[in-house]
Amino acid sequence: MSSRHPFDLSLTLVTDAALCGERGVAAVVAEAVAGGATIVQLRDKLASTEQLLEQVAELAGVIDGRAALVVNDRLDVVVAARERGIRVDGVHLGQSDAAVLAARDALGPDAIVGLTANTRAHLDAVARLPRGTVDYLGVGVIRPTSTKPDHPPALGVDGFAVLAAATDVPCVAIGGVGAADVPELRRAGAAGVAVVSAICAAPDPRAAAAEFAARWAASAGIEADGGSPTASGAPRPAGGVPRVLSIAGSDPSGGAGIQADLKSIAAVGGYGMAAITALTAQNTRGVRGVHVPPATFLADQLDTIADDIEVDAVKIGMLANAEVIDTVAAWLRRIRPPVVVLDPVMVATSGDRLLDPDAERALRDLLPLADLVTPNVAELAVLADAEPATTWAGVIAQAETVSAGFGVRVLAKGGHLDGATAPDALVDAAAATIVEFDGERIATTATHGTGCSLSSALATLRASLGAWEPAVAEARRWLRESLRHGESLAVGGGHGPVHHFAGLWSRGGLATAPTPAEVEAEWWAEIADVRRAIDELPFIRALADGSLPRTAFEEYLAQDAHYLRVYSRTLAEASRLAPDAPAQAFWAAGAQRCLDGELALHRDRLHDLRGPRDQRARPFEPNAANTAYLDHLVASGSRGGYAELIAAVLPCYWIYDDLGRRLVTGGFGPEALSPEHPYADWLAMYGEPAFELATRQAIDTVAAVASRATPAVRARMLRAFRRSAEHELAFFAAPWPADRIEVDA
Ligand SMILES: Cc1ncc(COP(=O)(O)OP(=O)(O)O)c(N)n1
Ligand SMILES: Cc1ncsc1CCOP(=O)(O)O
Ligand SMILES: [Mg+2]
Repeated sequence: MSSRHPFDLSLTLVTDAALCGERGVAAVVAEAVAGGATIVQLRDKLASTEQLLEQVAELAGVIDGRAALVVNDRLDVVVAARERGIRVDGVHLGQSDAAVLAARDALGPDAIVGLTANTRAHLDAVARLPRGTVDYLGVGVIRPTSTKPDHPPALGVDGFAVLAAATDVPCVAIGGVGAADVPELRRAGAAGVAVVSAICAAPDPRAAAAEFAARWAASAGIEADGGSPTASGAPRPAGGVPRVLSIAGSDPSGGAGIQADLKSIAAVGGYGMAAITALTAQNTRGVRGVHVPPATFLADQLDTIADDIEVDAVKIGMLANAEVIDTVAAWLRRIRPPVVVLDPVMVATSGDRLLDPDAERALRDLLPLADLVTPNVAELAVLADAEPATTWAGVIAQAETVSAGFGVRVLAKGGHLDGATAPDALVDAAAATIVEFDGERIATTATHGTGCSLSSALATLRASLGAWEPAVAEARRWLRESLRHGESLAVGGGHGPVHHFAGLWSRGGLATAPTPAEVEAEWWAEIADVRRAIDELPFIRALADGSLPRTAFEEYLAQDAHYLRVYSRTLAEASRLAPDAPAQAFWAAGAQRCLDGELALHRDRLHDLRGPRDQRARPFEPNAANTAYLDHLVASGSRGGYAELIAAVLPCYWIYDDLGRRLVTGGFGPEALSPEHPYADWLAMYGEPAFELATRQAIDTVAAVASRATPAVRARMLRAFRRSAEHELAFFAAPWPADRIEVDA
């Protein structure tokens, strides 16, 4: 605030005769000043000059120096009032009202001269004025308000903060401001707030003003920081845990709707409440039915909450029809919660429109009442009146159109586009800003309720962090962690829910199941020493450079043929034990492949190498390593069932695939690629794409089971897997006696 003036800008009451009603403007002003209003701005667009002069005289008497008195628009009235000896402190002028230079000239250096500013160009113009011309800027609207139907696009608190930071003239926030906004506006750099309806229309104007004043005083000292840290390190709002209301539909399967919202709000540190707009009958595979209770009952739920509880943030989800939407809109206009996030649920994943044309129209009217909308690609296209965007640039362009058209901030979401990344962007046409957030796409089927969860987490985090950018960054971090662990919950056979508490549980010491990707990485690392030892075996080195003696290779193939015959049976057993048809089919196909492809090739090669007579002459004996390995496979199935059996069969896929590919592609040196290599065609079999694909499926199948298993079962699976890897090492070592290794039974 300018040090020239002793004026306190913290709470301006802007008068409105209609809202003051029968009580009269003077009575409301008297109460408001008693409650703590520091400036009274007489604003009456309908009064004549004479009527305004009478009102100025009356208000000056009522205020009696306990607050400053200014007049809206009418410099001439202020000059005339002063000529009559009435104490009036200054004028508030808009961009199209009298010039501020003229006002300063007419009223002198000690008067208050306020000016409306809501764009960068306005600030630039103020900066060109002589210093001290303007005492404060009225910056708004913070959110849409019916009190001033011709208001400019809403800035939101963030837009206000951007402007306030760009000028050294004190900024007063105006437009749709309620008492609950005070801390965050003060944190955003406000020198004060200016309100009409929140005081003029209040049943008790003194109490209303007192609440503003108390909140202003309570938030002293928070201007520069981001809120006090909580024990866990995350900032929390000045008022403590944010109370967040979800207005949405019910999903009895718990992954979406209010159930997801309540979990999300709790997971990111809020107190969740829910007013139910509709009941659905759904699971992870789809929606079977919707029941919409009367909108009057929704109104009852909303009013009952607001009558008792201060709502710090609202998340709006499924709104079934136009009546429900109008009910929510009317409630928002009356209560004016400080944070409103609207997830415009309009288009199903299938592409079907969920709202009838009337409801879509009503939803468009709701948009300007929100601080942030979070449409998916299809919903964004409906709001932008365009075809769904297919590129990220297209999504951003549509988000700009929607943001400008509806005067609302948009979170553009790239999750439904194709591509390796899943970007989001905060698009604010009023502030002319686009903030992008990027990150790898998370491969998971657990995507049910992602939009609900993100929007409710955003509402909560916006209330506690005080600004959108950090709220989006933190909500994304949390959601990505929840997505990564969703499959471990094993809920439903369709698209399962995200694991809302994954981060919380692991930080709190509760066992959180690893994701399949984590299982894969952990298990591969677990056998790193065995893999290294296999690479260093003289047998493998000689196989790679083609110097392996024929007798050793022959012995190896004979052992391998026997191994594969029994291995095929263990895969058939895995197929028998498999819990679902895809897994059953996969293991059965593996068993078949062993017999048809690999066994046949080995028989042919053995035939080539030895000749049929030779083969008959030398009866086959499985070596000790082979027998031990096969015993382990059979025992794993009979002792540990499906989970342990598939863990035990995995190294045969994985190690051969890795080794085969490196042998073929020269991973062991250029000799491996030589056309003269005596075993080239045999090696090529393990480098084939079909084998690579089968290996990928085997890893995914086993990792998914391990990720969902209890910790004890997962540990047994890992033991069986490691033991098989050790048997692989012994198996490779066996053909050359010098290499032989024994594995404990
Ligand atoms: C404190 C404060 N800020 C802004 C305004 C709006 O003034 P203006 O833009 O001239 O619009 P009208 O109020 O005249 O319609 C204000 N009155 N007070
Ligand atoms: C006069 C004015 N100028 C910008 S918004 C506004 C009215 C604010 O009224 P309310 O506090 O009821 O939203
Ligand atoms: Mg004006």
